[in-house]
Amino acid sequence: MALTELQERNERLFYKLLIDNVEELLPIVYTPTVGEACQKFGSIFRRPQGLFISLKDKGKILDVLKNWPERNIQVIVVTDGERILGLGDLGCQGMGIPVGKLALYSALGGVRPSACLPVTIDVGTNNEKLLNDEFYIGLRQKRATGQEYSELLNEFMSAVKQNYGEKVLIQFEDFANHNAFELLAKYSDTHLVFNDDIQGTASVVLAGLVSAQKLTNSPLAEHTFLFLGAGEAGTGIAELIALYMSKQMNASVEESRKKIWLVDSKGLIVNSRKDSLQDFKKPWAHEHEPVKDLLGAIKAIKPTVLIGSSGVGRSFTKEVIEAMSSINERPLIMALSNPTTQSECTAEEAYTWSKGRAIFASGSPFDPVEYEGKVFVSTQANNAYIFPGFGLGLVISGAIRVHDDMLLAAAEALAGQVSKENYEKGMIYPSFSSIRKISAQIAANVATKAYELGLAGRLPRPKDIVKCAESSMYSPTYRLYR
Ligand SMILES: NC(=O)C1=CN([C@@H]2O[C@H](COP(=O)(O)OP(=O)(O)OC[C@H]3O[C@@H](n4cnc5c(N)ncnc54)[C@H](OP(=O)(O)O)[C@@H]3O)[C@@H](O)[C@H]2O)C=CC1
Ligand SMILES: CC(=O)C(=O)O
Ligand SMILES: [Mg+2]
Repeated sequence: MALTELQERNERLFYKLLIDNVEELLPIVYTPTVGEACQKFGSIFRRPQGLFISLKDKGKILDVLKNWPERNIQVIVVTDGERILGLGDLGCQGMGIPVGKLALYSALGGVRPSACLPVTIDVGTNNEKLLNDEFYIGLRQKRATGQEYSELLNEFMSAVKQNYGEKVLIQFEDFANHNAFELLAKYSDTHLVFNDDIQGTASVVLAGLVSAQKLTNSPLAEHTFLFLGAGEAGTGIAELIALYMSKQMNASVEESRKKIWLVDSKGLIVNSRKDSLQDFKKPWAHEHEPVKDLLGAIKAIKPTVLIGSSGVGRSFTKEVIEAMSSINERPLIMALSNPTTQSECTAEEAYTWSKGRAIFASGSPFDPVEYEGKVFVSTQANNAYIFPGFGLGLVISGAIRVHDDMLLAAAEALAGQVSKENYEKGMIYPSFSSIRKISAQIAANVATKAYELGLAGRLPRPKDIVKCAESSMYSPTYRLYR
């Protein structure tokens, strides 16, 4: 609340504070505190931030957009609030997420604050507690679905393009998976769209896996991956790993997928379940007898990498971590779910139960852990490493579409920033304290890919793209007038 007040009172000072103290303040502006802020949004609400577009604005969304005071928008982060972190449907109160993500776009990625537009689409909520809460700020009705929902979203997407042009980046954030995959597929050929939960998360996890090769001493292609959670994050990551491995090995994506297994709420995803699976799970239905739980799946599949993307807190039990440690000398464990309460395990649990052998990263931050006299520093496997630099890369190249190769390029840039000192502490990501330098590298790789693919609209191509990225970054300093 204090930071929000500061952001409104003196935006430049807010960004100066955030940039200079990023490791301390990230857990407040972002996960886990932003989750709590969304849960309590109605009762801590002071002044509106961002743009709310509700079902009642149908037919006049373009006019609503025109009410926003800034004309030159480069990045929009939009949610409908249905899957806020691992906290479920928070309706309109999900606005904290676009606001928080865009604060990181400016602080971590250097996109000008005035060029950022947070949007929440209010189609109602199915959260009974909120519907009965006198302080709830959104529409008091059940979520609109089907045609009513898609028509509103379609009007929004058309209005954005009409008002801001083709080069505005629309980042979908925290939509429920039954809409997220469809929206991404529907608009990826006509708009500059990016789904952070599917694509940004995939890129950051791939970067961690590439970087971890230095600690496991085995190439990615030799690993076997098991996911707990087969939704946006899980299948998005799985698909990018398969794409990366297929390029490395000169093999087909189908072949690479065979090394990747996923468990959902009904157990291991196997062929005999195929007919009842949602489309995005179908590529992962491999031939295997049914297995009903995670522990059983670990014993059957013998993974080297375990990734939590379930939103279910403490689901990596002692037995799970011990099973991973009995199979692997250095089990690679990522507990991606946010906020901290939903993390599949804590850093302390991962290091203690694996007897200090786990390579661990988590979506929300954990303090360093001391185990048997040694200090283990875990890092955050969070899309916050990727999306600010990724977006900057699209902006500086004037890209008009997002391509999977850009996600690979971003992952490679991030993995390349991990230092010897980081590895010595057990980290598989660089420290957030150098995030602006990292973002410039990511932006340069993404922009370079955009030029290579013929998707860049800003010509001629700059000679030194890293320098171009660095010099384009917003910096909260006061100009010297003499
Ligand atoms: N670290 C990061 O950068 C990111 C982290 N996340 C986090 O990942 C989590 C999931 O997000 P997302 O993928 O979008 O969510 P989804 O709702 O799309 O997917 C959740 C998946 O978890 C499965 N699941 C739920 N409960 C259980 C259970 N008890 N046992 C096994 N599987 C279960 C669901 O199964 P079923 O399909 O059967 O319902 C589903 O496959 C969230 O907590 C989110 O915060 C997300 C994006 C980025
Ligand atoms: C980090 C993020 O995007 C999520 O948890 O949804
Ligand atoms: Mg998200």
